[in-house]
Amino acid sequence: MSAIAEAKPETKNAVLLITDPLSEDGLQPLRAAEGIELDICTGLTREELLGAVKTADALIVRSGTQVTREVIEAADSLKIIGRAGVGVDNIDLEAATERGIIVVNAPDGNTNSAAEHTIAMMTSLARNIPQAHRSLLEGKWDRKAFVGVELKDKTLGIVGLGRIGAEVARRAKGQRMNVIAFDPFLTEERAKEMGISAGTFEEVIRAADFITVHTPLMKETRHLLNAGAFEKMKDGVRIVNCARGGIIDEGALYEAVKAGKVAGAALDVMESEPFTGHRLLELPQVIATPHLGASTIEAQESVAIDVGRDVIRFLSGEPVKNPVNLPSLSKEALAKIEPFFNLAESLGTFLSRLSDQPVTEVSVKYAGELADYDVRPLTRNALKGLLKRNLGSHVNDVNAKFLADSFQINVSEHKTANSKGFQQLITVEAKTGEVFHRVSGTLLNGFGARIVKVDDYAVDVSPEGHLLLIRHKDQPGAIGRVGMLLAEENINIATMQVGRSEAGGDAIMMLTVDNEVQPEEVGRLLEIDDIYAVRTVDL
Ligand SMILES: NC(=O)c1ccc[n+]([C@@H]2O[C@H](COP(=O)([O-])OP(=O)(O)OC[C@H]3O[C@@H](n4cnc5c(N)ncnc54)[C@H](O)[C@@H]3O)[C@@H](O)[C@H]2O)c1
Ligand SMILES: O=C(O)CC[C@@H](O)C(=O)O
Repeated sequence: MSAIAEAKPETKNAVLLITDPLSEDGLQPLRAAEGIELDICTGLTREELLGAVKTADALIVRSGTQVTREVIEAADSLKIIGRAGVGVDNIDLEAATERGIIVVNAPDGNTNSAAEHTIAMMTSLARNIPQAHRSLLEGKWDRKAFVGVELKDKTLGIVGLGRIGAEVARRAKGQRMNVIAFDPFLTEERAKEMGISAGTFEEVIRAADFITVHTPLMKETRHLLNAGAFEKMKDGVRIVNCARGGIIDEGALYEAVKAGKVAGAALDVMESEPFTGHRLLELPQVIATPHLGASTIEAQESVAIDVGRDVIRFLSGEPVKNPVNLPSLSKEALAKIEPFFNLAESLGTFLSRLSDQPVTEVSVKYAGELADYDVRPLTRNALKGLLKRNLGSHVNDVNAKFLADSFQINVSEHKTANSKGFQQLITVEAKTGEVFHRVSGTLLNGFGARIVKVDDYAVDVSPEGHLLLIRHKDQPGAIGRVGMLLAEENINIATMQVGRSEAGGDAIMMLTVDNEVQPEEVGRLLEIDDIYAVRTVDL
């Protein structure tokens, strides 16, 4: 099984540390789950967090906890980090991946709430609602100061038309706004279906009366709205950010509001939070909420349940639904490839025993029906098997590719429909020194997994137990001598396969034996005339 299964707690309860407030209803499935011990401690200082995470097997956070490299490295047994929400910019994904820690999020649960909050912020901005409320509280009855603008017939520019951006678009249309959006994945067809226009980033910011951003915060989106972008916007544009602080350059926004270029801004998020005392809050045209986009009873219950379920799935050895640092697969794709997880890993492990030279290239070939699917998880399993020989249990599905890259192993994946008589075939090939070794395997209907080829020799071996691969010269008596020696060592042969290139040429014996073959026994086998190489593989 994959590393996901290996993570199943065996003797002790898995400790799940929760460091941000989660909905009590959402926590119920976790409280009810067997084998999980909850450790809920919110509002921790950095030092307290470093101490608390040390023994945690799983960690769940919202946006309040910064899961930095330091935190990840302080955790001795952490296997999964769950984010109760969408944005994972508070988690050092690189550090988690390096340590083989899977990160999961809850991407759907707060979409509605964030979209509703965006519309509420845009409407409040258009009608000066927070400013008018404050003025009333100050005992004033000032109607002239708070004349607003209508949303109807205004153009809303949406940057990032993912889950939330698309919901905002639907709602804005309900307000009878014209919507234009930019998203690298937005096609003309989809825009047409949604009754909106698609534009480039520049077209969107030039055309809009209101601009709302809904991208993740990444290198590419940091300061997307900067001084240059503000210059291109309409005079009197209004800006909404209910996505992530950092997408807007706050210094540039401050100047643009002061200069009257931007008529107002509604901000739920800022680059550094909490943002009490921020100078943008001193501007009367700026309204703000303290990161409330996802703060509804419904969203909090939903994200807590979703992330909790994924953590339970993971700790029970099942595939997770919303991985962030692994590709997520459809149910159908997962059902198709999951049965091959073990085989791919075994092929990698087998291959790792065929040479003692460092591996510099790995290629994994998928033939037949498998070629129609996203097979990256299988490639990672093959790499895991291959790297385990030197790196031990430190390698798992999450970090296998990262580790291969860091050892400068060139990994490639190939697909072909031609599976040479098998319904599907996986071949893992590795270059070690100047030599290529390859091993192929398949799943036989009803008969389980089989290794069907080793280098150029056809075999039919179940990839389990103790295997012995002997390369020798094809000549009478070779098989008998090996059999005799193993008998003397009290090693029982369960199965034996032989293959040869040509009569009298190079040949291999593949044996499965009942007990592990020790290095001294390998040494004795190598003393037999015309045996060139003996390899043991324990699967
Ligand atoms: N304020 C809150 O409490 C709150 C709540 C939920 C989500 N969020 C934030 O809202 C944002 C959107 O969440 P979502 O669930 O819609 O995410 P999503 O992944 O569904 O959508 C993000 C979209 O941004 C697009 N994108 C990426 N780079 C882009 C670029 N350079 N220009 C334009 N578009 C780009 C992507 O293609 C994708 O369609 C995230 O930053 C998330 O963290 C905030
Ligand atoms: O934890 C929260 O309340 C905020 C969540 C939100 O920012 C998200 O990205 O999902």
